[in-house]
Amino acid sequence: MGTAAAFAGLQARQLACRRGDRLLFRGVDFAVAAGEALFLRGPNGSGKTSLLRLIAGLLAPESGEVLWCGRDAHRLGAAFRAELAFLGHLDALKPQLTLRDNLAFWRALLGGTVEIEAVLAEVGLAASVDLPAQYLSAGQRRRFGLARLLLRPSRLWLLDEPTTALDTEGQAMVTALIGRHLAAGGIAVISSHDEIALPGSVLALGRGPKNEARL
Ligand SMILES: Nc1ncnc2c1ncn2[C@@H]1O[C@H](COP(=O)(O)OP(=O)(O)OP(=O)(O)O)[C@@H](O)[C@H]1O
Repeated sequence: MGTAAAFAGLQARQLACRRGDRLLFRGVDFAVAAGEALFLRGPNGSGKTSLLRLIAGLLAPESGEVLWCGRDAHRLGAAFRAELAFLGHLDALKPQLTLRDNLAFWRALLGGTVEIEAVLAEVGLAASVDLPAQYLSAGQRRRFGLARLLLRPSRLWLLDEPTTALDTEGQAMVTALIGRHLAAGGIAVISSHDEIALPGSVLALGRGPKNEARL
């Protein structure tokens, strides 16, 4: 008999996370397949960012494991990191450089081949390509962060509050970008206080008894 095919996606098994002396959550289980989204919900401080960082391997779990296509993600190391793109709260912009030069820097670092101006246009920054990054508004900074996601194909998007500071049109743009990523077989784990009009499972943090998360 052959072995069962590995689950083609992202899984968590009995994940627990500690920050300082506080156990933020424990018993987190989920499975997100290709083409699916998982929404992380919960009040401020419930551990949504921590869970995203834990999936990305930027934080070690107290216990439990993250699996990518059936294998321990953190043992996969660079091979797993090559599959993911992380949109965090830091915008990683060099203030004196123009948006074009900032994004070109990231493209060189990530090894992408896309056209910089086309990507900036896609996130609504076409008029600002020559503007030094220090002059960007909060929403424009968020848009730049989204542009970084598009520099190279990544199967797994980890998105921390992707719609923060965005206007209505920007929020619709985020929904469309994520929708396109999912339609192409990508996976997205999204922390958000806003409603994002896409189908997906919801993981509620910080509400269950004894910090146990509910899917
Ligand atoms: N290095 C650290 N040491 C101790 N506690 C920390 C550390 N980093 C974060 N925390 C705490 O962990 C908790 C969870 O933070 P986290 O950012 O994961 O929450 P969140 O659900 O993303 O919140 P928000 O909705 O406000 O973005 C917070 O109480 C935070 O203060």
